[in-house]
Amino acid sequence: MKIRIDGGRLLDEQTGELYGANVYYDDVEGRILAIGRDLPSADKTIQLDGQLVLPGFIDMHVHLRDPGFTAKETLASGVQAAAAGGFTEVACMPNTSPATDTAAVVADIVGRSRDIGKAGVHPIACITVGQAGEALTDFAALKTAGAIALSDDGRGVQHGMRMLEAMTAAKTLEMPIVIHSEDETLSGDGVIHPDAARRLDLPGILGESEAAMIARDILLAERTGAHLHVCHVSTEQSVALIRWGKARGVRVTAEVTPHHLLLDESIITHDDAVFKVNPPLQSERDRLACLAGFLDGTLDIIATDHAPHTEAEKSLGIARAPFGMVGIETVFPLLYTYLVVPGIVSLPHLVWGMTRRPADAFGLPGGSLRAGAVADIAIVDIVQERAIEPAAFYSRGRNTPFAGWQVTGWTTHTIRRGKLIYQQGEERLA
Ligand SMILES: NC(=O)N[C@@H](CC(=O)O)C(=O)O
Ligand SMILES: [Zn+2]
Repeated sequence: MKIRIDGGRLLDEQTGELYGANVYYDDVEGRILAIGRDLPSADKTIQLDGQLVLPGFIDMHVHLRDPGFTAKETLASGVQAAAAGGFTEVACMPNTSPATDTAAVVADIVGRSRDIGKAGVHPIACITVGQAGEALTDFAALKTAGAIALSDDGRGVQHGMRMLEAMTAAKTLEMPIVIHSEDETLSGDGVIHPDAARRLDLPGILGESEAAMIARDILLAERTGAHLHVCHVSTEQSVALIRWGKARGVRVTAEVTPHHLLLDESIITHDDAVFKVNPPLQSERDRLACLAGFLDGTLDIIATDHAPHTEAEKSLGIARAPFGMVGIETVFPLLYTYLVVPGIVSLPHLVWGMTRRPADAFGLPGGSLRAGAVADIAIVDIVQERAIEPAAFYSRGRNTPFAGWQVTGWTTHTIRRGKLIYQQGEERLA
Protein backbone atom coordinates (compact mmCIF):
# COMPACT_ATOMS: atom_id res chain seq x y z
CA MET A 1 0.00 0.00 0.00
CA LYS A 2 1.00 3.60 -0.62
CA ILE A 3 0.36 5.81 2.41
CA ARG A 4 0.48 9.58 2.77
CA ILE A 5 0.88 11.66 5.90
CA ASP A 6 -0.80 14.99 5.15
CA GLY A 7 -0.81 18.24 7.10
CA GLY A 8 2.26 17.72 9.28
CA ARG A 9 5.35 19.83 9.80
CA LEU A 10 8.86 18.48 9.17
CA LEU A 11 12.33 19.67 10.14
CA ASP A 12 14.51 20.73 7.24
CA GLU A 13 17.55 18.50 7.72
CA GLN A 14 19.99 21.20 6.56
CA THR A 15 18.63 24.33 8.22
CA GLY A 16 16.61 22.82 11.07
CA GLU A 17 13.62 25.01 10.12
CA LEU A 18 10.08 23.63 10.41
CA TYR A 19 8.13 23.54 7.16
CA GLY A 20 4.79 22.13 6.05
CA ALA A 21 4.99 19.05 3.81
CA ASN A 22 3.40 15.68 3.21
CA VAL A 23 5.19 12.33 3.36
CA TYR A 24 4.49 9.51 0.89
CA TYR A 25 5.69 6.00 1.66
CA ASP A 26 5.23 2.35 0.84
CA ASP A 27 4.38 -0.06 3.66
CA VAL A 28 5.76 -3.14 1.85
CA GLU A 29 9.10 -1.70 0.81
CA GLY A 30 9.13 0.21 4.09
CA ARG A 31 10.67 3.24 2.41
CA ILE A 32 9.82 6.89 1.94
CA LEU A 33 9.02 7.53 -1.73
CA ALA A 34 8.67 11.30 -1.67
CA ILE A 35 8.29 14.33 0.57
CA GLY A 36 6.61 17.50 -0.67
CA ARG A 37 3.35 19.28 -1.31
CA ASP A 38 2.23 17.73 -4.61
CA LEU A 39 2.33 13.98 -4.10
CA PRO A 40 0.55 11.16 -5.93
CA SER A 41 -2.70 9.85 -4.46
CA ALA A 42 -2.41 7.16 -1.81
CA ASP A 43 -4.34 4.07 -0.69
CA LYS A 44 -4.54 5.53 2.80
CA THR A 45 -3.99 8.94 4.35
CA ILE A 46 -3.06 9.93 7.89
CA GLN A 47 -4.50 13.43 8.17
CA LEU A 48 -2.70 15.71 10.62
CA ASP A 49 -3.25 19.22 11.82
CA GLY A 50 0.25 20.66 12.18
CA GLN A 51 1.75 17.87 14.30
CA LEU A 52 5.52 17.32 13.98
CA VAL A 53 6.57 14.51 11.64
CA LEU A 54 10.03 13.47 12.83
CA PRO A 55 12.42 10.59 12.18
CA GLY A 56 11.60 7.67 14.50
CA PHE A 57 13.51 8.04 17.77
CA ILE A 58 16.46 5.77 18.56
CA ASP A 59 17.37 4.87 22.16
CA MET A 60 20.79 3.29 22.64
CA HIS A 61 20.23 2.41 26.32
CA VAL A 62 17.18 0.53 27.55
CA HIS A 63 16.71 -2.38 29.94
CA LEU A 64 14.05 -4.73 28.59
CA ARG A 65 14.61 -7.24 31.46
CA ASP A 66 13.71 -10.25 29.32
CA PRO A 67 14.81 -13.01 29.77
CA GLY A 68 14.75 -13.28 33.52
CA PHE A 69 13.13 -10.24 35.13
CA THR A 70 9.73 -10.18 33.47
CA ALA A 71 7.97 -8.79 36.55
CA LYS A 72 9.86 -5.57 35.83
CA GLU A 73 9.34 -5.59 32.01
CA THR A 74 8.83 -8.07 29.19
CA LEU A 75 9.99 -7.79 25.62
CA ALA A 76 6.37 -7.11 24.65
CA SER A 77 5.71 -4.40 27.25
CA GLY A 78 9.13 -2.85 26.60
CA VAL A 79 8.85 -2.58 22.83
CA GLN A 80 5.28 -1.31 23.08
CA ALA A 81 6.40 1.32 25.60
CA ALA A 82 9.24 2.25 23.23
CA ALA A 83 6.85 2.64 20.29
CA ALA A 84 4.54 4.73 22.49
CA GLY A 85 7.48 7.01 23.21
CA GLY A 86 8.05 7.49 19.46
CA PHE A 87 10.96 5.03 19.29
CA THR A 88 11.45 2.88 16.22
CA GLU A 89 14.77 1.36 17.38
CA VAL A 90 16.16 0.54 20.81
CA ALA A 91 19.38 -1.08 21.98
CA CYS A 92 18.86 -3.28 25.04
CA MET A 93 21.38 -3.91 27.78
CA PRO A 94 22.65 -7.37 28.73
CA ASN A 95 21.95 -7.47 32.48
CA THR A 96 19.23 -10.05 31.91
CA SER A 97 19.01 -13.55 33.45
CA PRO A 98 20.68 -15.43 31.95
CA ALA A 99 22.93 -12.52 31.05
CA THR A 100 23.07 -11.71 27.34
CA ASP A 101 26.47 -13.36 27.01
CA THR A 102 25.79 -16.09 24.43
CA ALA A 103 24.64 -16.14 20.82
CA ALA A 104 21.55 -18.08 21.92
CA VAL A 105 20.30 -15.29 24.20
CA VAL A 106 21.03 -12.63 21.57
CA ALA A 107 19.18 -14.62 18.89
CA ASP A 108 16.23 -15.20 21.24
CA ILE A 109 15.85 -11.46 21.92
CA VAL A 110 16.17 -10.58 18.23
CA GLY A 111 13.70 -13.27 17.14
CA ARG A 112 11.02 -12.66 19.75
CA SER A 113 11.14 -8.88 19.36
CA ARG A 114 10.80 -9.23 15.58
CA ASP A 115 7.71 -11.41 16.10
CA ILE A 116 6.13 -8.79 18.39
CA GLY A 117 6.58 -6.23 15.63
CA LYS A 118 6.81 -3.00 17.61
CA ALA A 119 10.11 -1.11 18.01
CA GLY A 120 13.17 -2.81 16.51
CA VAL A 121 15.50 -4.28 19.13
CA HIS A 122 19.30 -4.36 18.89
CA PRO A 123 20.92 -6.35 21.70
CA ILE A 124 24.10 -5.09 23.31
CA ALA A 125 25.86 -8.22 24.54
CA CYS A 126 28.12 -8.72 27.56
CA ILE A 127 31.83 -7.95 27.49
CA THR A 128 32.53 -10.58 30.15
CA VAL A 129 30.85 -13.91 30.86
CA GLY A 130 27.99 -13.37 33.32
CA GLN A 131 29.16 -9.75 33.65
CA ALA A 132 31.57 -11.08 36.23
CA GLY A 133 34.46 -9.00 34.90
CA GLU A 134 36.67 -12.03 34.21
CA ALA A 135 36.60 -14.08 30.97
CA LEU A 136 35.67 -12.27 27.76
CA THR A 137 32.62 -13.50 25.86
CA ASP A 138 32.83 -14.73 22.23
CA PHE A 139 32.49 -11.35 20.50
CA ALA A 140 32.42 -12.77 16.97
CA ALA A 141 29.63 -15.23 17.78
CA LEU A 142 27.63 -12.52 19.54
CA LYS A 143 28.01 -10.23 16.54
CA THR A 144 26.91 -12.94 14.13
CA ALA A 145 23.81 -13.55 16.27
CA GLY A 146 22.86 -9.86 16.05
CA ALA A 147 24.62 -8.01 18.88
CA ILE A 148 25.48 -4.48 17.76
CA ALA A 149 27.86 -3.58 20.60
CA LEU A 150 29.37 -4.87 23.85
CA SER A 151 28.79 -3.72 27.42
CA ASP A 152 28.69 -4.97 31.00
CA ASP A 153 26.16 -2.22 31.77
CA GLY A 154 24.93 -2.29 35.32
CA ARG A 155 28.57 -2.70 36.31
CA GLY A 156 31.88 -1.34 35.15
CA VAL A 157 34.69 -3.64 34.00
CA GLN A 158 36.95 -3.17 37.01
CA HIS A 159 40.12 -4.73 35.64
CA GLY A 160 42.07 -2.43 33.33
CA MET A 161 43.97 -5.12 31.41
CA ARG A 162 40.69 -6.98 30.81
CA MET A 163 39.24 -3.83 29.27
CA LEU A 164 42.34 -3.41 27.11
CA GLU A 165 41.90 -6.97 25.80
CA ALA A 166 38.19 -6.32 25.20
CA MET A 167 38.85 -3.15 23.21
CA THR A 168 41.55 -4.84 21.16
CA ALA A 169 39.16 -7.66 20.21
CA ALA A 170 36.21 -5.30 19.66
CA LYS A 171 38.31 -3.15 17.34
CA THR A 172 39.07 -6.06 15.00
CA LEU A 173 35.31 -6.76 14.72
CA GLU A 174 34.38 -3.04 14.57
CA MET A 175 32.03 -3.44 17.55
CA PRO A 176 31.61 -0.45 19.87
CA ILE A 177 32.50 -0.90 23.55
CA VAL A 178 29.74 0.72 25.59
CA ILE A 179 30.80 1.52 29.13
CA HIS A 180 29.03 1.82 32.44
CA SER A 181 31.80 3.81 34.10
CA GLU A 182 32.03 3.07 37.77
CA ASP A 183 35.18 2.33 39.70
CA GLU A 184 33.73 0.23 42.51
CA THR A 185 36.73 0.88 44.73
CA LEU A 186 35.51 4.50 44.78
CA SER A 187 31.72 4.09 44.66
CA GLY A 188 31.74 1.38 47.33
CA ASP A 189 28.32 0.83 48.88
CA GLY A 190 27.13 4.36 48.09
CA VAL A 191 23.53 4.90 47.01
CA ILE A 192 23.09 8.63 46.18
CA HIS A 193 25.16 11.81 45.72
CA PRO A 194 27.26 12.64 48.82
CA ASP A 195 25.33 15.87 49.63
CA ALA A 196 21.95 14.12 49.55
CA ALA A 197 23.50 11.19 51.42
CA ARG A 198 24.61 13.51 54.21
CA ARG A 199 21.06 14.88 54.59
CA LEU A 200 19.52 11.41 54.76
CA ASP A 201 22.35 9.71 56.66
CA LEU A 202 23.07 7.25 53.84
CA PRO A 203 26.35 6.28 52.12
CA GLY A 204 27.31 8.54 49.20
CA ILE A 205 28.71 7.79 45.72
CA LEU A 206 31.76 9.87 44.80
CA GLY A 207 31.50 11.46 41.33
CA GLU A 208 35.14 10.49 40.81
CA SER A 209 34.06 6.83 40.54
CA GLU A 210 32.56 7.70 37.13
CA ALA A 211 35.22 10.08 35.84
CA ALA A 212 38.14 7.84 36.85
CA MET A 213 36.93 4.96 34.70
CA ILE A 214 36.06 7.23 31.79
CA ALA A 215 39.63 8.56 31.87
CA ARG A 216 41.07 5.03 31.84
CA ASP A 217 38.87 3.92 28.98
CA ILE A 218 39.52 6.99 26.80
CA LEU A 219 43.24 6.22 27.15
CA LEU A 220 42.63 2.59 26.19
CA ALA A 221 40.46 3.63 23.23
CA GLU A 222 43.29 5.87 22.05
CA ARG A 223 45.73 2.98 22.30
CA THR A 224 43.49 0.45 20.53
CA GLY A 225 41.50 2.61 18.10
CA ALA A 226 38.28 1.01 19.36
CA HIS A 227 35.01 2.94 19.30
CA LEU A 228 34.26 3.77 22.94
CA HIS A 229 30.72 4.86 23.83
CA VAL A 230 30.21 6.24 27.34
CA CYS A 231 26.82 5.58 28.95
CA HIS A 232 24.78 7.98 31.09
CA VAL A 233 27.40 10.70 31.64
CA SER A 234 26.56 12.61 34.80
CA THR A 235 29.42 14.77 36.10
CA GLU A 236 31.28 17.89 35.06
CA GLN A 237 34.62 16.07 35.22
CA SER A 238 33.34 13.28 32.98
CA VAL A 239 32.16 15.80 30.37
CA ALA A 240 35.57 17.50 30.46
CA LEU A 241 37.38 14.19 29.97
CA ILE A 242 35.22 13.25 26.97
CA ARG A 243 35.74 16.71 25.47
CA TRP A 244 39.50 16.16 25.91
CA GLY A 245 39.32 12.71 24.29
CA LYS A 246 37.42 14.05 21.29
CA ALA A 247 39.89 16.92 20.88
CA ARG A 248 42.70 14.34 20.75
CA GLY A 249 40.91 12.45 18.01
CA VAL A 250 39.95 9.44 20.14
CA ARG A 251 36.88 7.59 18.83
CA VAL A 252 34.65 8.36 21.77
CA THR A 253 30.92 9.04 21.75
CA ALA A 254 28.71 9.61 24.77
CA GLU A 255 25.13 9.78 25.94
CA VAL A 256 23.21 11.78 28.50
CA THR A 257 19.88 10.86 30.08
CA PRO A 258 16.79 13.03 30.52
CA HIS A 259 17.06 12.74 34.32
CA HIS A 260 20.65 13.98 34.40
CA LEU A 261 19.63 16.93 32.20
CA LEU A 262 16.57 17.89 34.25
CA LEU A 263 17.22 16.88 37.87
CA ASP A 264 19.89 17.30 40.53
CA GLU A 265 20.46 15.81 43.97
CA SER A 266 18.59 18.65 45.76
CA ILE A 267 15.30 16.97 44.78
CA ILE A 268 16.07 14.17 47.26
CA THR A 269 14.58 15.58 50.45
CA HIS A 270 13.16 12.35 51.88
CA ASP A 271 13.72 8.60 51.57
CA ASP A 272 12.02 7.81 48.26
CA ALA A 273 13.80 5.28 46.01
CA VAL A 274 12.16 6.73 42.90
CA PHE A 275 15.17 9.10 42.93
CA LYS A 276 17.72 6.27 43.21
CA VAL A 277 19.56 5.78 39.95
CA ASN A 278 23.06 4.89 38.85
CA PRO A 279 24.94 7.11 38.21
CA PRO A 280 23.16 9.19 40.84
CA LEU A 281 21.46 12.54 40.38
CA GLN A 282 24.44 14.85 40.80
CA SER A 283 24.97 18.50 41.74
CA GLU A 284 23.39 21.44 39.92
CA ARG A 285 26.86 22.29 38.59
CA ASP A 286 27.17 18.77 37.13
CA ARG A 287 23.71 19.02 35.58
CA LEU A 288 24.60 22.30 33.89
CA ALA A 289 27.87 20.81 32.63
CA CYS A 290 25.94 17.89 31.09
CA LEU A 291 23.57 20.34 29.42
CA ALA A 292 26.52 22.37 28.07
CA GLY A 293 28.12 19.11 26.92
CA PHE A 294 24.97 18.14 25.05
CA LEU A 295 24.72 21.59 23.49
CA ASP A 296 28.33 21.60 22.21
CA GLY A 297 28.18 17.99 20.98
CA THR A 298 30.55 16.50 23.56
CA LEU A 299 27.62 14.35 24.67
CA ASP A 300 26.41 13.19 21.27
CA ILE A 301 23.12 11.54 22.03
CA ILE A 302 20.15 11.35 24.38
CA ALA A 303 19.56 7.88 25.83
CA THR A 304 16.96 7.11 28.46
CA ASP A 305 18.60 4.31 30.48
CA HIS A 306 14.98 3.08 30.81
CA ALA A 307 15.35 0.85 33.90
CA PRO A 308 12.01 -0.56 35.06
CA HIS A 309 11.64 -2.08 38.53
CA THR A 310 8.57 -3.33 40.42
CA GLU A 311 6.73 -1.21 42.95
CA ALA A 312 7.62 -3.72 45.66
CA GLU A 313 11.33 -3.32 44.91
CA LYS A 314 11.15 0.45 44.78
CA SER A 315 9.22 0.63 48.06
CA LEU A 316 12.22 -0.80 49.94
CA GLY A 317 13.66 2.68 50.48
CA ILE A 318 16.82 4.27 49.11
CA ALA A 319 19.25 2.07 51.03
CA ARG A 320 17.84 -1.24 49.72
CA ALA A 321 15.90 -0.58 46.50
CA PRO A 322 17.55 -1.26 43.13
CA PHE A 323 18.96 1.64 41.07
CA GLY A 324 17.00 2.83 38.04
CA MET A 325 14.18 4.89 36.53
CA VAL A 326 11.89 4.35 33.55
CA GLY A 327 12.08 6.93 30.79
CA ILE A 328 11.20 5.72 27.36
CA GLU A 329 7.60 6.97 27.25
CA THR A 330 8.34 10.43 28.61
CA VAL A 331 11.74 11.51 27.27
CA PHE A 332 10.57 13.55 24.30
CA PRO A 333 7.71 15.34 26.11
CA LEU A 334 9.97 16.13 29.09
CA LEU A 335 12.88 17.47 27.06
CA TYR A 336 10.61 19.29 24.63
CA THR A 337 8.64 20.96 27.43
CA TYR A 338 11.49 21.79 29.80
CA LEU A 339 14.38 22.44 27.38
CA VAL A 340 12.96 23.37 23.96
CA VAL A 341 9.93 25.46 25.01
CA PRO A 342 12.03 27.74 27.30
CA GLY A 343 14.64 28.12 24.54
CA ILE A 344 17.49 26.27 26.29
CA VAL A 345 17.90 23.67 23.50
CA SER A 346 16.63 24.09 19.94
CA LEU A 347 14.10 21.63 18.54
CA PRO A 348 16.44 20.32 15.82
CA HIS A 349 19.27 19.84 18.31
CA LEU A 350 17.02 17.73 20.54
CA VAL A 351 15.64 15.78 17.58
CA TRP A 352 19.06 15.05 16.06
CA GLY A 353 20.24 13.87 19.48
CA MET A 354 17.45 11.31 19.47
CA THR A 355 17.62 10.32 15.79
CA ARG A 356 20.41 11.19 13.37
CA ARG A 357 23.27 11.18 15.89
CA PRO A 358 22.59 7.75 17.43
CA ALA A 359 21.99 6.34 13.93
CA ASP A 360 25.35 7.73 12.76
CA ALA A 361 27.27 6.69 15.88
CA PHE A 362 26.08 3.07 15.70
CA GLY A 363 25.50 2.66 11.95
CA LEU A 364 21.76 2.04 12.30
CA PRO A 365 19.15 2.74 9.61
CA GLY A 366 16.78 5.64 10.19
CA GLY A 367 17.50 9.01 11.73
CA SER A 368 16.47 10.94 8.63
CA LEU A 369 13.33 11.66 6.60
CA ARG A 370 14.03 11.85 2.86
CA ALA A 371 13.06 10.01 -0.31
CA GLY A 372 14.72 6.60 -0.25
CA ALA A 373 15.19 6.47 3.53
CA VAL A 374 13.45 3.85 5.68
CA ALA A 375 9.92 4.91 6.63
CA ASP A 376 10.69 5.17 10.37
CA ILE A 377 8.61 8.05 11.66
CA ALA A 378 7.45 9.56 14.97
CA ILE A 379 4.48 11.94 14.89
CA VAL A 380 4.28 14.18 17.94
CA ASP A 381 1.67 16.62 19.09
CA ILE A 382 3.04 19.81 20.66
CA VAL A 383 -0.38 21.25 21.46
CA GLN A 384 -1.86 18.45 23.56
CA GLU A 385 -0.69 18.95 27.15
CA ARG A 386 -1.18 16.63 30.11
CA ALA A 387 0.45 15.41 33.28
CA ILE A 388 2.73 12.37 33.32
CA GLU A 389 0.71 9.54 34.79
CA PRO A 390 2.70 6.37 35.53
CA ALA A 391 -0.42 4.19 35.75
CA ALA A 392 -1.03 4.90 32.05
CA PHE A 393 2.41 3.65 30.95
CA TYR A 394 2.68 0.70 28.58
CA SER A 395 5.86 -0.24 30.45
CA ARG A 396 5.46 -2.47 33.48
CA GLY A 397 7.78 -0.07 35.29
CA ARG A 398 6.13 2.89 36.98
CA ASN A 399 9.30 4.16 38.65
CA THR A 400 9.56 7.71 37.33
CA PRO A 401 10.54 10.79 39.33
CA PHE A 402 8.51 12.89 36.86
CA ALA A 403 5.00 11.77 37.87
CA GLY A 404 2.63 14.72 37.71
CA TRP A 405 4.92 16.89 35.57
CA GLN A 406 2.83 18.76 33.01
CA VAL A 407 4.17 18.17 29.49
CA THR A 408 3.44 18.47 25.80
CA GLY A 409 5.05 16.64 22.88
CA TRP A 410 3.24 13.31 23.21
CA THR A 411 3.59 10.79 20.39
CA THR A 412 0.37 10.14 18.48
CA HIS A 413 1.70 7.68 15.86
CA THR A 414 4.89 5.70 15.39
CA ILE A 415 5.68 4.09 12.04
CA ARG A 416 8.50 1.61 11.47
CA ARG A 417 9.44 0.41 7.97
CA GLY A 418 6.08 1.77 6.84
CA LYS A 419 4.03 -0.17 9.45
CA LEU A 420 2.04 1.63 12.13
CA ILE A 421 3.57 0.27 15.37
CA TYR A 422 1.82 2.68 17.74
CA GLN A 423 -1.28 4.79 17.70
CA GLN A 424 -2.21 6.92 20.69
CA GLY A 425 -4.72 5.19 22.95
CA GLU A 426 -4.12 1.65 21.69
CA GLU A 427 -4.62 -1.35 24.01
CA ARG A 428 -1.75 -2.85 25.98
CA LEU A 429 -0.32 -6.06 24.56
CA ALA A 430 -0.97 -9.08 26.76
N1 LIG B 1 20.88 2.83 35.66
C1 LIG B 1 20.38 2.20 36.69
O1 LIG B 1 20.20 2.82 37.74
N2 LIG B 1 20.05 0.91 36.64
C2 LIG B 1 20.25 0.01 35.54
C3 LIG B 1 21.68 -0.39 35.35
C4 LIG B 1 22.54 0.63 34.66
O2 LIG B 1 22.19 1.17 33.58
O3 LIG B 1 23.62 0.88 35.14
C5 LIG B 1 19.37 -1.21 35.76
O4 LIG B 1 19.57 -2.22 35.10
O5 LIG B 1 18.44 -1.14 36.57
ZN1 LIG C 1 24.67 1.72 33.54
